[in-house]
Amino acid sequence: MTEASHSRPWTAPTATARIDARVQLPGSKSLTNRALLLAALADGPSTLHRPLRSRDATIMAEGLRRLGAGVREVTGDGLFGPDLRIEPGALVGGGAIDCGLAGTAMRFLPIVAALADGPVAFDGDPYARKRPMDQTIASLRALGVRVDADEPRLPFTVHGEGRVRGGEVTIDASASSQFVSALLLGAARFDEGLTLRHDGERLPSLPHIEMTLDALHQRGVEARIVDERTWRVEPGPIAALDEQIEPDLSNAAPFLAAVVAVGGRIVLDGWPAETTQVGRMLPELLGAFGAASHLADGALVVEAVGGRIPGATLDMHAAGELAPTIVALGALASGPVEITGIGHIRGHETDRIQALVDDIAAVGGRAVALPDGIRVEPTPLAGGAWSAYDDHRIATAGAVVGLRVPGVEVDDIGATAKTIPEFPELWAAMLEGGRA
Ligand SMILES: O=C(O)C1=C[C@@H](OP(=O)(O)O)[C@@H](O)[C@H](O)C1
Ligand SMILES: C=C(OP(=O)(O)O)C(=O)O
Repeated sequence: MTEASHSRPWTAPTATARIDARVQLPGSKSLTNRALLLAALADGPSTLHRPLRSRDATIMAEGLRRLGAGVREVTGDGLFGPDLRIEPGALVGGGAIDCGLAGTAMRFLPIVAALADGPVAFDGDPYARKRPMDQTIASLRALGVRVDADEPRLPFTVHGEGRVRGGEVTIDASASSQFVSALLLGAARFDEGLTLRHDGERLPSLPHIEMTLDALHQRGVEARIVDERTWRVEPGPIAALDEQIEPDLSNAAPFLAAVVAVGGRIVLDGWPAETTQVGRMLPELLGAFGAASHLADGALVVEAVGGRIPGATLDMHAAGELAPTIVALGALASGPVEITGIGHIRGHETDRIQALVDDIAAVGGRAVALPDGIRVEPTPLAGGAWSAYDDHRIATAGAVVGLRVPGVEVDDIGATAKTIPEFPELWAAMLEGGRA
Protein backbone atom coordinates (compact mmCIF):
# COMPACT_ATOMS: atom_id res chain seq x y z
CA MET A 1 0.00 0.00 0.00
CA THR A 2 1.20 3.53 -0.52
CA GLU A 3 2.64 5.39 2.37
CA ALA A 4 1.29 8.66 3.68
CA SER A 5 3.81 11.42 3.12
CA HIS A 6 6.76 11.53 5.46
CA SER A 7 7.32 14.87 7.05
CA ARG A 8 9.81 16.80 4.95
CA PRO A 9 10.27 20.43 6.10
CA TRP A 10 10.94 22.75 3.20
CA THR A 11 11.83 26.40 3.14
CA ALA A 12 9.73 27.87 0.34
CA PRO A 13 12.09 29.53 -2.14
CA THR A 14 11.71 33.28 -2.48
CA ALA A 15 11.61 34.55 -6.05
CA THR A 16 14.65 36.65 -6.87
CA ALA A 17 13.53 37.56 -10.40
CA ARG A 18 10.40 37.64 -12.50
CA ILE A 19 9.20 34.22 -13.72
CA ASP A 20 10.26 33.22 -17.21
CA ALA A 21 9.57 29.51 -17.56
CA ARG A 22 8.05 26.74 -19.59
CA VAL A 23 6.45 23.95 -17.55
CA GLN A 24 5.09 20.51 -18.36
CA LEU A 25 2.88 19.01 -15.65
CA PRO A 26 2.03 15.38 -14.80
CA GLY A 27 -1.41 13.91 -15.56
CA SER A 28 -4.74 14.84 -14.05
CA LYS A 29 -5.74 13.01 -10.89
CA SER A 30 -9.46 13.24 -11.64
CA LEU A 31 -9.07 12.02 -15.24
CA THR A 32 -6.61 9.24 -14.31
CA ASN A 33 -8.77 7.83 -11.53
CA ARG A 34 -11.94 7.89 -13.64
CA ALA A 35 -10.11 6.24 -16.56
CA LEU A 36 -8.67 3.55 -14.27
CA LEU A 37 -12.04 2.75 -12.76
CA LEU A 38 -13.96 2.68 -16.04
CA ALA A 39 -11.21 0.57 -17.63
CA ALA A 40 -11.65 -1.98 -14.83
CA LEU A 41 -15.40 -2.15 -15.58
CA ALA A 42 -14.99 -2.14 -19.36
CA ASP A 43 -15.59 -4.83 -21.97
CA GLY A 44 -11.91 -5.23 -22.86
CA PRO A 45 -8.39 -4.02 -22.05
CA SER A 46 -7.49 -0.30 -22.10
CA THR A 47 -4.21 1.60 -22.10
CA LEU A 48 -3.70 4.93 -20.33
CA HIS A 49 -0.99 7.10 -21.82
CA ARG A 50 0.73 9.58 -19.51
CA PRO A 51 -1.42 8.66 -16.49
CA LEU A 52 -0.74 10.42 -13.22
CA ARG A 53 1.73 8.52 -11.01
CA SER A 54 1.05 9.70 -7.48
CA ARG A 55 -0.28 8.45 -4.17
CA ASP A 56 -3.95 8.93 -5.15
CA ALA A 57 -3.50 7.21 -8.51
CA THR A 58 -1.59 4.32 -6.93
CA ILE A 59 -4.34 3.91 -4.35
CA MET A 60 -6.96 3.72 -7.11
CA ALA A 61 -4.92 1.22 -9.15
CA GLU A 62 -4.22 -0.91 -6.09
CA GLY A 63 -7.88 -0.84 -5.03
CA LEU A 64 -8.98 -2.00 -8.48
CA ARG A 65 -6.39 -4.81 -8.40
CA ARG A 66 -7.84 -5.97 -5.09
CA LEU A 67 -11.25 -6.04 -6.81
CA GLY A 68 -9.98 -8.29 -9.60
CA ALA A 69 -8.68 -5.99 -12.34
CA GLY A 70 -5.22 -6.37 -13.84
CA VAL A 71 -3.30 -3.08 -13.79
CA ARG A 72 0.28 -3.20 -15.04
CA GLU A 73 2.92 -0.79 -16.22
CA VAL A 74 3.81 -0.76 -19.91
CA THR A 75 6.31 1.31 -21.83
CA GLY A 76 5.09 4.74 -22.84
CA ASP A 77 6.88 7.94 -23.73
CA GLY A 78 8.18 7.97 -20.16
CA LEU A 79 7.59 11.67 -19.57
CA PHE A 80 6.37 11.18 -15.98
CA GLY A 81 6.66 7.38 -15.80
CA PRO A 82 5.28 4.36 -17.63
CA ASP A 83 1.85 3.95 -19.21
CA LEU A 84 -0.74 1.64 -17.65
CA ARG A 85 -2.53 -1.32 -19.20
CA ILE A 86 -5.78 -2.31 -17.50
CA GLU A 87 -7.38 -5.73 -18.00
CA PRO A 88 -10.87 -6.06 -16.51
CA GLY A 89 -11.49 -9.24 -14.51
CA ALA A 90 -14.39 -10.80 -12.61
CA LEU A 91 -15.03 -8.49 -9.65
CA VAL A 92 -14.08 -10.24 -6.44
CA GLY A 93 -14.43 -9.33 -2.78
CA GLY A 94 -12.69 -10.76 0.23
CA GLY A 95 -10.04 -8.08 0.59
CA ALA A 96 -9.36 -4.76 2.26
CA ILE A 97 -8.78 -1.43 0.54
CA ASP A 98 -6.78 1.41 2.09
CA CYS A 99 -8.07 4.66 0.56
CA GLY A 100 -5.33 6.81 2.07
CA LEU A 101 -6.68 10.34 1.88
CA ALA A 102 -8.03 10.01 -1.67
CA GLY A 103 -11.61 11.26 -2.00
CA THR A 104 -11.91 9.62 -5.41
CA ALA A 105 -10.91 6.23 -3.97
CA MET A 106 -13.11 6.39 -0.88
CA ARG A 107 -16.19 7.54 -2.85
CA PHE A 108 -15.72 5.65 -6.15
CA LEU A 109 -14.35 2.23 -5.11
CA PRO A 110 -17.22 1.24 -2.76
CA ILE A 111 -19.56 1.35 -5.78
CA VAL A 112 -17.28 -1.12 -7.61
CA ALA A 113 -17.13 -3.24 -4.45
CA ALA A 114 -20.95 -3.39 -4.47
CA LEU A 115 -20.70 -5.16 -7.85
CA ALA A 116 -18.11 -7.65 -6.54
CA ASP A 117 -18.83 -10.99 -5.01
CA GLY A 118 -17.89 -10.88 -1.32
CA PRO A 119 -17.14 -8.37 1.42
CA VAL A 120 -14.62 -5.55 0.96
CA ALA A 121 -13.35 -3.59 3.98
CA PHE A 122 -12.55 0.10 3.43
CA ASP A 123 -10.38 2.35 5.60
CA GLY A 124 -7.94 5.23 5.14
CA ASP A 125 -5.63 7.75 6.80
CA PRO A 126 -6.65 9.21 10.18
CA TYR A 127 -8.14 12.34 8.54
CA ALA A 128 -9.92 10.20 5.92
CA ARG A 129 -12.04 8.89 8.79
CA LYS A 130 -13.37 12.42 9.22
CA ARG A 131 -14.27 13.06 5.56
CA PRO A 132 -17.99 12.88 4.68
CA MET A 133 -18.97 9.36 3.56
CA ASP A 134 -22.61 9.23 4.69
CA GLN A 135 -24.07 9.54 1.19
CA THR A 136 -21.93 6.67 -0.16
CA ILE A 137 -23.10 4.41 2.64
CA ALA A 138 -26.75 5.53 2.48
CA SER A 139 -26.97 5.28 -1.32
CA LEU A 140 -25.54 1.76 -1.35
CA ARG A 141 -28.02 0.72 1.32
CA ALA A 142 -30.85 2.34 -0.68
CA LEU A 143 -29.71 0.19 -3.63
CA GLY A 144 -30.07 -2.92 -1.47
CA VAL A 145 -26.36 -3.41 -0.76
CA ARG A 146 -25.39 -4.32 2.81
CA VAL A 147 -22.85 -1.95 4.33
CA ASP A 148 -21.54 -2.52 7.86
CA ALA A 149 -20.52 0.79 9.44
CA ASP A 150 -20.52 1.88 13.07
CA GLU A 151 -20.52 5.52 12.03
CA PRO A 152 -21.51 7.09 8.70
CA ARG A 153 -17.85 7.30 7.60
CA LEU A 154 -14.71 5.18 7.21
CA PRO A 155 -14.04 2.42 8.19
CA PHE A 156 -16.87 0.31 6.74
CA THR A 157 -17.42 -2.96 4.88
CA VAL A 158 -19.40 -3.32 1.64
CA HIS A 159 -20.97 -6.74 1.18
CA GLY A 160 -21.24 -7.12 -2.59
CA GLU A 161 -23.33 -9.96 -3.99
CA GLY A 162 -22.07 -9.82 -7.56
CA ARG A 163 -24.83 -7.57 -8.86
CA VAL A 164 -26.70 -4.35 -8.05
CA ARG A 165 -30.25 -3.94 -9.25
CA GLY A 166 -30.13 -0.14 -9.60
CA GLY A 167 -33.27 1.93 -10.21
CA GLU A 168 -33.79 5.28 -8.50
CA VAL A 169 -31.81 6.87 -5.71
CA THR A 170 -31.90 10.31 -4.08
CA ILE A 171 -28.84 11.67 -2.28
CA ASP A 172 -27.71 14.96 -0.79
CA ALA A 173 -24.43 15.82 -2.56
CA SER A 174 -24.00 19.21 -0.83
CA ALA A 175 -20.79 17.98 0.83
CA SER A 176 -19.17 16.54 -2.31
CA SER A 177 -19.84 16.09 -6.01
CA GLN A 178 -17.93 12.81 -5.71
CA PHE A 179 -21.07 11.13 -4.29
CA VAL A 180 -22.78 11.82 -7.63
CA SER A 181 -19.79 10.90 -9.79
CA ALA A 182 -19.27 7.60 -7.96
CA LEU A 183 -22.79 6.35 -8.60
CA LEU A 184 -22.81 7.54 -12.22
CA LEU A 185 -19.46 5.79 -12.89
CA GLY A 186 -20.77 2.41 -11.74
CA ALA A 187 -24.39 2.71 -12.88
CA ALA A 188 -24.07 1.24 -16.40
CA ARG A 189 -23.17 -2.04 -14.66
CA PHE A 190 -26.36 -1.97 -12.52
CA ASP A 191 -29.11 -4.28 -13.88
CA GLU A 192 -31.55 -1.40 -14.36
CA GLY A 193 -29.08 1.46 -14.67
CA LEU A 194 -29.72 4.41 -12.41
CA THR A 195 -31.81 7.55 -12.06
CA LEU A 196 -29.94 9.68 -9.54
CA ARG A 197 -31.43 12.74 -7.87
CA HIS A 198 -29.64 15.33 -5.79
CA ASP A 199 -31.83 16.82 -3.07
CA GLY A 200 -29.76 19.25 -1.06
CA GLU A 201 -28.90 22.88 -0.46
CA ARG A 202 -26.09 23.16 -3.00
CA LEU A 203 -24.09 21.12 -5.47
CA PRO A 204 -20.37 21.89 -5.43
CA SER A 205 -17.81 21.14 -8.15
CA LEU A 206 -20.20 20.75 -11.07
CA PRO A 207 -17.31 20.55 -13.61
CA HIS A 208 -16.28 17.26 -11.98
CA ILE A 209 -19.75 15.82 -12.67
CA GLU A 210 -19.43 17.03 -16.26
CA MET A 211 -16.09 15.23 -16.41
CA THR A 212 -17.77 12.03 -15.21
CA LEU A 213 -20.50 12.27 -17.86
CA ASP A 214 -17.91 12.97 -20.53
CA ALA A 215 -15.81 9.95 -19.45
CA LEU A 216 -18.94 7.78 -19.72
CA HIS A 217 -19.90 9.17 -23.14
CA GLN A 218 -16.41 8.51 -24.48
CA ARG A 219 -16.94 4.85 -23.56
CA GLY A 220 -20.32 4.55 -25.24
CA VAL A 221 -22.41 4.73 -22.07
CA GLU A 222 -25.78 6.40 -22.38
CA ALA A 223 -25.73 8.96 -19.58
CA ARG A 224 -27.70 12.17 -19.58
CA ILE A 225 -28.68 15.18 -17.53
CA VAL A 226 -32.43 14.95 -16.93
CA ASP A 227 -32.52 18.30 -15.16
CA GLU A 228 -30.00 20.25 -13.08
CA ARG A 229 -30.46 17.88 -10.14
CA THR A 230 -31.17 14.58 -11.90
CA TRP A 231 -29.03 12.24 -14.01
CA ARG A 232 -29.92 9.02 -15.82
CA VAL A 233 -27.47 6.26 -16.79
CA GLU A 234 -28.77 3.37 -18.93
CA PRO A 235 -27.50 -0.15 -18.27
CA GLY A 236 -25.07 -1.44 -20.87
CA PRO A 237 -21.46 -2.21 -21.68
CA ILE A 238 -18.63 0.21 -20.94
CA ALA A 239 -16.36 0.24 -23.97
CA ALA A 240 -12.61 -0.17 -23.47
CA LEU A 241 -10.72 2.98 -24.44
CA ASP A 242 -7.07 3.91 -24.95
CA GLU A 243 -6.77 7.40 -23.56
CA GLN A 244 -4.09 10.06 -23.33
CA ILE A 245 -4.49 11.74 -19.95
CA GLU A 246 -4.36 15.56 -19.97
CA PRO A 247 -1.95 17.38 -17.63
CA ASP A 248 -3.47 18.23 -14.25
CA LEU A 249 -4.77 21.76 -14.70
CA SER A 250 -5.63 22.11 -11.00
CA ASN A 251 -2.00 21.45 -10.20
CA ALA A 252 -1.17 24.22 -12.68
CA ALA A 253 -2.79 26.66 -10.22
CA PRO A 254 0.26 27.38 -8.01
CA PHE A 255 2.55 27.71 -11.05
CA LEU A 256 0.23 30.22 -12.72
CA ALA A 257 -0.33 32.03 -9.43
CA ALA A 258 3.46 32.40 -9.13
CA VAL A 259 3.38 34.72 -12.15
CA VAL A 260 0.69 36.83 -10.49
CA ALA A 261 2.72 36.91 -7.27
CA VAL A 262 6.06 37.98 -8.72
CA GLY A 263 5.36 38.99 -12.33
CA GLY A 264 6.70 37.56 -15.55
CA ARG A 265 5.54 34.89 -17.94
CA ILE A 266 4.88 31.16 -17.83
CA VAL A 267 4.11 28.75 -20.65
CA LEU A 268 2.23 25.61 -19.62
CA ASP A 269 2.69 22.92 -22.26
CA GLY A 270 -0.11 20.55 -23.21
CA TRP A 271 -2.97 22.84 -22.13
CA PRO A 272 -6.05 21.35 -23.82
CA ALA A 273 -8.11 23.64 -26.05
CA GLU A 274 -11.22 21.99 -24.61
CA THR A 275 -11.45 20.16 -21.33
CA THR A 276 -13.82 19.22 -18.54
CA GLN A 277 -11.12 19.93 -15.93
CA VAL A 278 -12.03 22.70 -13.54
CA GLY A 279 -8.58 24.21 -14.04
CA ARG A 280 -9.92 25.64 -17.30
CA MET A 281 -11.31 28.39 -15.05
CA LEU A 282 -7.83 29.53 -14.01
CA PRO A 283 -7.29 32.13 -16.75
CA GLU A 284 -10.51 33.88 -15.70
CA LEU A 285 -9.85 33.52 -11.97
CA LEU A 286 -6.31 34.86 -12.30
CA GLY A 287 -7.60 37.60 -14.57
CA ALA A 288 -9.30 39.01 -11.46
CA PHE A 289 -5.76 39.53 -10.09
CA GLY A 290 -4.45 41.21 -13.21
CA ALA A 291 -3.06 38.22 -15.15
CA ALA A 292 -3.46 38.02 -18.93
CA SER A 293 -3.70 34.56 -20.54
CA HIS A 294 -3.84 33.19 -24.05
CA LEU A 295 -3.51 29.85 -25.82
CA ALA A 296 -0.63 29.42 -28.27
CA ASP A 297 0.52 26.22 -30.00
CA GLY A 298 -1.13 23.89 -27.50
CA ALA A 299 0.19 25.78 -24.49
CA LEU A 300 -1.31 28.29 -22.06
CA VAL A 301 0.69 31.47 -21.70
CA VAL A 302 0.08 33.55 -18.57
CA GLU A 303 1.66 36.95 -18.06
CA ALA A 304 1.47 39.45 -15.22
CA VAL A 305 3.29 42.62 -14.28
CA GLY A 306 3.80 41.63 -10.63
CA GLY A 307 3.90 44.09 -7.77
CA ARG A 308 0.54 45.14 -6.45
CA ILE A 309 -2.07 42.34 -6.40
CA PRO A 310 -5.60 43.78 -6.28
CA GLY A 311 -8.29 42.55 -3.89
CA ALA A 312 -11.19 40.51 -5.28
CA THR A 313 -14.50 38.89 -4.36
CA LEU A 314 -15.06 35.49 -5.93
CA ASP A 315 -17.70 32.75 -5.72
CA MET A 316 -15.76 29.51 -6.18
CA HIS A 317 -18.47 26.88 -5.57
CA ALA A 318 -17.65 25.21 -8.91
CA ALA A 319 -13.92 25.23 -8.29
CA GLY A 320 -13.35 24.61 -4.57
CA GLU A 321 -10.26 22.59 -5.42
CA LEU A 322 -8.58 25.79 -6.69
CA ALA A 323 -9.46 27.87 -3.62
CA PRO A 324 -6.29 27.29 -1.53
CA THR A 325 -4.13 28.78 -4.31
CA ILE A 326 -6.38 31.79 -4.69
CA VAL A 327 -6.37 32.29 -0.91
CA ALA A 328 -2.56 32.24 -1.02
CA LEU A 329 -2.68 35.07 -3.56
CA GLY A 330 -5.13 36.80 -1.22
CA ALA A 331 -2.51 36.71 1.53
CA LEU A 332 -0.17 38.65 -0.79
CA ALA A 333 -2.83 41.06 -2.11
CA SER A 334 -3.05 44.76 -1.27
CA GLY A 335 -6.85 44.65 -0.94
CA PRO A 336 -9.20 42.20 0.78
CA VAL A 337 -9.87 38.91 -0.98
CA GLU A 338 -13.15 37.18 -0.17
CA ILE A 339 -14.02 33.75 -1.48
CA THR A 340 -17.48 32.26 -0.97
CA GLY A 341 -19.37 29.13 -2.04
CA ILE A 342 -16.69 26.81 -0.64
CA GLY A 343 -18.05 25.65 2.73
CA HIS A 344 -17.63 22.05 1.53
CA ILE A 345 -13.82 22.34 1.43
CA ARG A 346 -13.91 21.88 5.20
CA GLY A 347 -14.40 18.21 4.24
CA HIS A 348 -11.46 18.00 1.85
CA GLU A 349 -8.04 16.57 2.80
CA THR A 350 -8.23 18.73 5.91
CA ASP A 351 -10.58 21.52 6.99
CA ARG A 352 -9.06 23.78 4.36
CA ILE A 353 -10.73 26.96 5.62
CA GLN A 354 -9.38 26.52 9.15
CA ALA A 355 -5.99 25.38 7.84
CA LEU A 356 -5.63 28.51 5.69
CA VAL A 357 -6.80 30.81 8.50
CA ASP A 358 -4.22 29.26 10.85
CA ASP A 359 -1.36 29.16 8.34
CA ILE A 360 -1.91 32.77 7.29
CA ALA A 361 -1.93 33.78 10.97
CA ALA A 362 1.33 31.86 11.48
CA VAL A 363 3.06 34.08 8.89
CA GLY A 364 1.67 37.26 10.42
CA GLY A 365 -1.39 37.71 8.20
CA ARG A 366 -5.08 37.83 8.92
CA ALA A 367 -7.84 35.69 7.44
CA VAL A 368 -11.27 35.02 8.84
CA ALA A 369 -13.48 32.02 8.27
CA LEU A 370 -16.90 32.77 6.81
CA PRO A 371 -19.84 30.35 6.97
CA ASP A 372 -19.17 29.28 3.38
CA GLY A 373 -15.77 30.75 2.65
CA ILE A 374 -12.85 32.84 3.81
CA ARG A 375 -11.83 36.49 3.80
CA VAL A 376 -8.19 37.53 3.73
CA GLU A 377 -7.29 41.02 4.93
CA PRO A 378 -4.21 42.81 3.59
CA THR A 379 -1.52 42.57 6.26
CA PRO A 380 2.29 42.61 5.96
CA LEU A 381 3.65 39.08 6.30
CA ALA A 382 6.78 37.63 7.88
CA GLY A 383 8.30 34.15 7.76
CA GLY A 384 6.94 31.37 9.94
CA ALA A 385 5.77 27.77 10.05
CA TRP A 386 3.25 26.72 7.40
CA SER A 387 1.52 23.40 8.20
CA ALA A 388 0.53 21.26 5.23
CA TYR A 389 -1.93 19.09 7.23
CA ASP A 390 -1.14 16.22 4.80
CA ASP A 391 -2.85 18.36 2.13
CA HIS A 392 -1.10 18.84 -1.22
CA ARG A 393 -2.97 22.07 -1.95
CA ILE A 394 -2.25 23.64 1.45
CA ALA A 395 1.43 22.73 0.95
CA THR A 396 1.55 24.40 -2.47
CA ALA A 397 -0.33 27.43 -1.12
CA GLY A 398 2.61 27.85 1.29
CA ALA A 399 4.97 27.76 -1.70
CA VAL A 400 3.05 30.62 -3.37
CA VAL A 401 3.16 32.78 -0.21
CA GLY A 402 6.86 32.00 0.19
CA LEU A 403 7.65 33.49 -3.22
CA ARG A 404 7.33 36.95 -1.68
CA VAL A 405 7.81 36.23 2.02
CA PRO A 406 11.24 34.95 3.10
CA GLY A 407 11.26 32.19 5.71
CA VAL A 408 7.96 30.40 5.04
CA GLU A 409 8.67 26.86 6.29
CA VAL A 410 6.28 24.26 4.88
CA ASP A 411 6.42 21.42 7.42
CA ASP A 412 5.73 18.62 4.94
CA ILE A 413 6.24 19.30 1.26
CA GLY A 414 5.93 15.51 0.84
CA ALA A 415 2.14 16.04 1.10
CA THR A 416 2.30 16.99 -2.59
CA ALA A 417 2.88 13.28 -3.35
CA LYS A 418 -0.90 12.94 -3.27
CA THR A 419 -1.20 14.35 -6.79
CA ILE A 420 2.17 15.86 -7.86
CA PRO A 421 5.17 14.12 -6.30
CA GLU A 422 7.51 16.12 -8.55
CA PHE A 423 6.33 19.44 -7.10
CA PRO A 424 9.55 20.60 -5.33
CA GLU A 425 11.68 19.93 -8.43
CA LEU A 426 9.18 21.51 -10.83
CA TRP A 427 8.88 24.55 -8.58
CA ALA A 428 12.67 24.97 -8.36
CA ALA A 429 13.00 24.59 -12.14
CA MET A 430 10.27 27.20 -12.70
CA LEU A 431 12.17 29.66 -10.52
CA GLU A 432 15.42 28.93 -12.30
CA GLY A 433 13.68 29.69 -15.60
CA GLY A 434 13.69 27.70 -18.80
CA ARG A 435 12.02 24.35 -19.18
CA ALA A 436 10.83 22.79 -15.93
O1 LIG B 1 -14.45 13.96 -8.75
C1 LIG B 1 -13.32 14.43 -8.58
O2 LIG B 1 -12.32 13.99 -9.19
C2 LIG B 1 -13.15 15.57 -7.65
C3 LIG B 1 -14.25 16.29 -7.26
C4 LIG B 1 -14.16 17.46 -6.36
O3 LIG B 1 -14.60 17.04 -5.09
P1 LIG B 1 -15.68 17.86 -4.19
O4 LIG B 1 -16.94 17.92 -4.93
O5 LIG B 1 -15.72 17.05 -2.93
O6 LIG B 1 -15.08 19.22 -3.99
C5 LIG B 1 -12.74 17.99 -6.27
O7 LIG B 1 -12.63 18.97 -5.29
C6 LIG B 1 -11.77 16.84 -6.02
O8 LIG B 1 -10.46 17.30 -5.89
C7 LIG B 1 -11.79 15.88 -7.18
C1 LIG C 1 -10.33 17.71 -2.73
C2 LIG C 1 -9.31 17.12 -3.34
O1 LIG C 1 -9.06 15.78 -3.38
P1 LIG C 1 -9.92 14.47 -3.13
O2 LIG C 1 -9.97 13.76 -4.45
O3 LIG C 1 -9.17 13.68 -2.11
O4 LIG C 1 -11.29 14.87 -2.66
C3 LIG C 1 -8.29 17.92 -4.05
O5 LIG C 1 -7.47 17.31 -4.76
O6 LIG C 1 -8.28 19.15 -3.93
